[in-house]
Amino acid sequence: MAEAHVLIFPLPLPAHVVSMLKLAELLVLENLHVTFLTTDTIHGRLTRFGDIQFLSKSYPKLHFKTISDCYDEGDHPGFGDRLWDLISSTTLHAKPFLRDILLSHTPQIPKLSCVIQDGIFGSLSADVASEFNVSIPIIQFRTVSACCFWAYMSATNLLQCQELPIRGDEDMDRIIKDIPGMENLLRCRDLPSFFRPDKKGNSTFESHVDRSRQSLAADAIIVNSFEDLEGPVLSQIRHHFPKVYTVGPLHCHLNTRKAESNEGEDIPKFKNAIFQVDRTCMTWLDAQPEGSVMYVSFGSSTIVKREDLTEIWHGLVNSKNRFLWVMRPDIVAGKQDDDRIPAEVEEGTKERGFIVEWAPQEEVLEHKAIGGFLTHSGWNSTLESVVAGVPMICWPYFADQQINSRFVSEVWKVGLDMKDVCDRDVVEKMVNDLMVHRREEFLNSAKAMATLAHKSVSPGGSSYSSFQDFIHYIKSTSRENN
Ligand SMILES: O=c1ccn([C@@H]2O[C@H](COP(=O)(O)OP(=O)(O)O[C@H]3O[C@H](CO)[C@@H](O)[C@H](O)[C@H]3O)[C@@H](O)[C@H]2O)c(=O)[nH]1
Repeated sequence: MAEAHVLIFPLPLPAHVVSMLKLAELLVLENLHVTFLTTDTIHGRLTRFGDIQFLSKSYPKLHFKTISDCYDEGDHPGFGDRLWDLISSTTLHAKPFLRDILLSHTPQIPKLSCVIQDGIFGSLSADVASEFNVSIPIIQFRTVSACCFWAYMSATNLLQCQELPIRGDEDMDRIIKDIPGMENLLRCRDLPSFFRPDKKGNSTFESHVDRSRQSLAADAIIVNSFEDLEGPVLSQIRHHFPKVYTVGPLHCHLNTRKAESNEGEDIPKFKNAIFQVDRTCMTWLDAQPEGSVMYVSFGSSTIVKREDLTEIWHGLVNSKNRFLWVMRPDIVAGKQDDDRIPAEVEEGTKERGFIVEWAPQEEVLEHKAIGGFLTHSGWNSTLESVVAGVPMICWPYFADQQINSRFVSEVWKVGLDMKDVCDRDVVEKMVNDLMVHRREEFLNSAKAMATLAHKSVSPGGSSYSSFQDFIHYIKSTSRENN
């Protein structure tokens, strides 16, 4: 019988690569061959800061392949304006690779059974397959929440009902009525940020909506979420796709599989890191009282204004709570070598704070000293907080973060949403509400959601079963193709 072989192809940005690498690990644990395609820059970082050699050695069926990118590491584009540059340049370099892998196979690695492509590449793999007359399932992986994906999918309808577009002088508290599954839940400000015009009145809204429309041609969709978290939205998405596999939270799914495996002790937990991890914060956390520390991190690519950073800093210090803050060297917009702690917050920071450039976040969130997470509401951070049962304060920056933070506060009720506000008094009040005054309320709902997350990836759980269905689907298509 032919062995299954899957190509996994993420957008070469840290959060996308790391979550799709978790899917790759889950697949090789099922004894599938996986080719993981990324760019030289990302591969270089995974080699330097992660443990990619160890990963390759431990999983002989996991093969890493790279394509070139036209960026120096320091010039690598993140999100914002340059997201579409990154997508275009990666598309250009990926096409010849896709053609070769679709048309050829070596005796050591079986013929490709399917492609799992980051949804942000739209119809890229399908177009290459059709150009070379190759019939193969193309599966799209969505790295964002189901609620964000569904908002993109609903955009055409919202335009028809004249609920969109959002204009420059819009009342951002206007309620959006017509998204099935989330009627009257969202205000304009809760829609994904790409729905908003920028200061010049431009928006990349059409491009994102277009990519979601192109997903409709996919043979299947994989979502990093679980039924108890996003069930009503997932039901809506299922009306539009032949197959929707909800296999998340992926990091929890992977950790659970490794722990349950008979060979558990032989399967190490990999770092998969793209930045230099500073573990000194774990020792600092060990010395803090239970539930006393606010963890602050804005993900891998958020750039904040110096004024906003200062407001958050004052708010944290004034709240008198302990805090652990991830301050990436590139976090501040237009930073001019000003690494000093502002004088007014210096004493409070030294007394109760700890700052690192990059933390082992999954582990930090599971640490008993952590009582809350001030986050930008990136989807991986949100899921990691949900799994750890840690309540959140959300300060969304862009993309899916605006809608994720609305769900955190209004649907799952596991935190507070600071959206579009950055004021030291608000930060102070929210931190104290979350950590002190309403602690029990938030902790109870966060712990209840964490239990559901763990249940979903355990045998019989919804994500566990969906993943098994997915494996069955891949294996059956690889038989048909040979
Ligand atoms: O010190 C740190 C800080 C972060 N992380 C990890 O970095 C990842 C960050 O991912 P995410 O929370 O999704 O944020 P971004 O890096 O900003 O992710 C981008 O990609 C996501 C997936 O598409 C989107 O949800 C976000 O909005 C988008 O900004 C998480 O796994 C964190 O555990 C660390 O390991 N250490």
